[in-house]
Amino acid sequence: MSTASAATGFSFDHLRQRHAGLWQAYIEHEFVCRLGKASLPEASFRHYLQQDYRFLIHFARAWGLAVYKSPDLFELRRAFDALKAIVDTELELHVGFCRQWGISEQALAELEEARETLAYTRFVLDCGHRGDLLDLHVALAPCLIGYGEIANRLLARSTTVLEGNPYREWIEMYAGEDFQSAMHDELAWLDRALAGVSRERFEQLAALFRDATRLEIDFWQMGLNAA
Ligand SMILES: Cc1ncc(CO)c(N)n1
Repeated sequence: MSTASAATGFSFDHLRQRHAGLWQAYIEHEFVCRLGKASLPEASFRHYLQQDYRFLIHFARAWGLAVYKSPDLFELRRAFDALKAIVDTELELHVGFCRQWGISEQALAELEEARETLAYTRFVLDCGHRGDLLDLHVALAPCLIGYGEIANRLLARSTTVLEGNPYREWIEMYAGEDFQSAMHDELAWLDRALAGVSRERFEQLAALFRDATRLEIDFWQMGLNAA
């Protein structure tokens, strides 16, 4: 585990650079690009939205696990706030969003979980069960940081269509203040925690980051395949 003497000053950027190709494949996935250009088939988005409801429930559970794994009051509050934000804000927004797309809460509750959703969410929970709070945060990093980055990049690029884009609200939700500030808090948390880890520990964490990123790619691909 980490020792001050072996500290090498790692940060989240080192994780991203360690798996730069995969990270690129995730944040520039065809699903995302077509969403930005309003050319994503609606069936793809609908399938994604439904599975993402399931994802968010397990995501909330993962933050519940972070509550349990918190060694002090500071961490406990932080994980508790994240859990509350997902349950009260992100899931509420998501259910409302699904309603606009003609998907009722009843239909969401009865939904069969796709393999991609199963694989990703249980992987994150397993990282948390086996490891410590840092393992769990690293497994969760592609979710929080990836989506924030994806939305920012979409908004920054000239080929993105906003006018009349049925996916505009989705982009604006993740580019919005609430999500962006959660992303920045998480980046700061990771940078602080990673600064003290040894190279060996970094490599262990980078392997979790790699697998979580691969599973995010599969999640997008699942959406594309539904059309
Ligand atoms: C699959 C997935 N990853 C990340 C997020 C961001 O919360 C989400 N809603 N869904």
